[in-house]
Amino acid sequence: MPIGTPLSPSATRVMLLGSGELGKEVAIALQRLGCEVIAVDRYPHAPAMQVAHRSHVIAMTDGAALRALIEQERPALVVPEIEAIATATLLDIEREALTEVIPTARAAHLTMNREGIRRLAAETLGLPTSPFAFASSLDELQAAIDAGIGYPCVVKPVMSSSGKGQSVLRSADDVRTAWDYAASGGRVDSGRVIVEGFIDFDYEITLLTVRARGRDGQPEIHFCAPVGHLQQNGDYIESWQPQPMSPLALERARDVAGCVVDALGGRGLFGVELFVKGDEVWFSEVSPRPHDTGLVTLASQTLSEFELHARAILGLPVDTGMRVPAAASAVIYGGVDAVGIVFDGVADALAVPGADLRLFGKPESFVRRRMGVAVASADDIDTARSRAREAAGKVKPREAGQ
Ligand SMILES: Nc1ncnc2c1ncn2[C@@H]1O[C@H](COP(=O)(O)OP(=O)(O)OP(=O)(O)O)[C@@H](O)[C@H]1O
Ligand SMILES: NCC(=O)N[C@@H]1O[C@H](COP(=O)([O-])[O-])[C@@H](O)[C@H]1O
Ligand SMILES: [Mg+2]
Repeated sequence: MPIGTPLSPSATRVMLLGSGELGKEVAIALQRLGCEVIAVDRYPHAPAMQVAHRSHVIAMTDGAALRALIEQERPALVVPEIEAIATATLLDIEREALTEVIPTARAAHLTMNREGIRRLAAETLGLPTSPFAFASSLDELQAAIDAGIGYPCVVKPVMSSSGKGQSVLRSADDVRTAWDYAASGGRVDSGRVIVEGFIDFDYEITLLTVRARGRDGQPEIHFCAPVGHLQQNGDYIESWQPQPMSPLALERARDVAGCVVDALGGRGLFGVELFVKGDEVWFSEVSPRPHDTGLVTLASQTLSEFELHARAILGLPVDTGMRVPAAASAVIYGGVDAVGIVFDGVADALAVPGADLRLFGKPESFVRRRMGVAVASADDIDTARSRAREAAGKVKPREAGQ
């Protein structure tokens, strides 16, 4: 599509639904390509709002409020940045051709609920996944485990992300606690959980997969080098690229990712999460948008995952190549519950060879809220990881005035 002039009648207006750290980088990438960016989230001064042309604070799970805002702004593209959106409204809006939803309203709808995407992957597409069942009560959960899922297993609210409400169960003693925790941790308390058999993987990856417009106008799939990552309590703490894989495991990973992404359709970058043991590959889940573990691409690739998303959604050519042999990212948590915090040690962090930082600018810190990330490049993965960890460790968040 041609690109207009921001803040003029010809503007190419893009609305981000969700304005966190991932959206902030997408907003910057879109602005560089001359788009007009409208950032939306549930609270003011969210990261992407700080770099957008303008912003709106609404409950994005409120369908009527979402529709009213889209009708008011009339963006060419609506770009979901989180899962917790009134996706039924997006389906209507796309059907009415009011705007285009990235990658598609159906993709946003299917992935906002673990049940939608898991049934598509395992039942419709026949992809390998962990054994799974859904439960709407404590009794149903216990029955599903007894009927074959067994222990250890993992319980997650059907609507949650970043590990919220998720726990690993080792025995029958853990079932009630897991149920209660899931009920308290879901984004929307739907009272429904997925229980998955625990996969004893060697490593896990995010395969960043781009569905872009090819030269002939037909969709084309491009893969980034696999991103390896480490999770703690269901939330990512470190990632690196490239993750070494056997040729067969890589081929299978690409087959699974290509299959899921083609089934979801549309244009954009997807984060396909996979577990790997030897040559065996299991599909876990997919984000139809940039992935947190892909923050590493800010240091590793010619075009970051955010630039790739911006290019793909605008129908522009992509290049998924790396520009350094290896890179890594390490998360910086808030460490304190406070508003308007201060970061010490930034100069020390940036003095680490090959290191860079992103401080997201979130107005409020929580002990386990991701407030920034360190990235680092090197000639090999181990050095990149230790540099990223070292740089992240030098940044010391604290309450202002302390
Ligand atoms: N069935 C499983 N077997 C083994 N480990 C698992 C299983 N399910 C989840 N995990 C572990 O927990 C992590 C988080 O799980 P999952 O990706 O489903 O949660 P999430 O809340 O959607 O996280 P995010 O939104 O950050 O991707 C996985 O990356 C993996 O390390
Ligand atoms: N795993 C999904 C993920 O990383 N999403 C990213 O976190 C933000 C929410 O952060 P918050 O919870 O600190 O507001 C989202 O807006 C998105 O950028
Ligand atoms: Mg995940």
